[in-house]
Amino acid sequence: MEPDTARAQLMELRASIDNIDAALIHMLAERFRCTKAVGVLKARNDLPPADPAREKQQIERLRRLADEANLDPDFAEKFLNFIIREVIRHHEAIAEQHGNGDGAKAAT
Ligand SMILES: C=C(O[C@@H]1C=C(C(=O)O)C=C[C@H]1O)C(=O)O
Repeated sequence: MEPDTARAQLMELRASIDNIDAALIHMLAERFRCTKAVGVLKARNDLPPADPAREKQQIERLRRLADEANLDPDFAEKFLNFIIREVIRHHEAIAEQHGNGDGAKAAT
């Protein structure tokens, strides 16, 4: 392949990667907007920050979707767990702000 052709292909692929990364950031921001609202709802109703049963369902579903999309299910699970850990940290902080941090944590 000519160096100029390779360079042009690389630039085109990188332009798509940049678009995908931007979409990921916007999707994550929207997800965290929703999960923060869930955190407030939980704090107001004395519900625990984490819900392991719900997480189990999500992991099973995302592993299945990843498999169908030719994405490594182990990677999908690690990625989701990474995000969920951050969400739970937010929920604990929101619970603390509502003055029910310890109670909510004890219930998990
Ligand atoms: C958002 C929630 O809170 C936590 C975070 C989750 C998530 O980020 O998907 C899922 C379950 C909970 O551990 C929820 O309960 O729905």
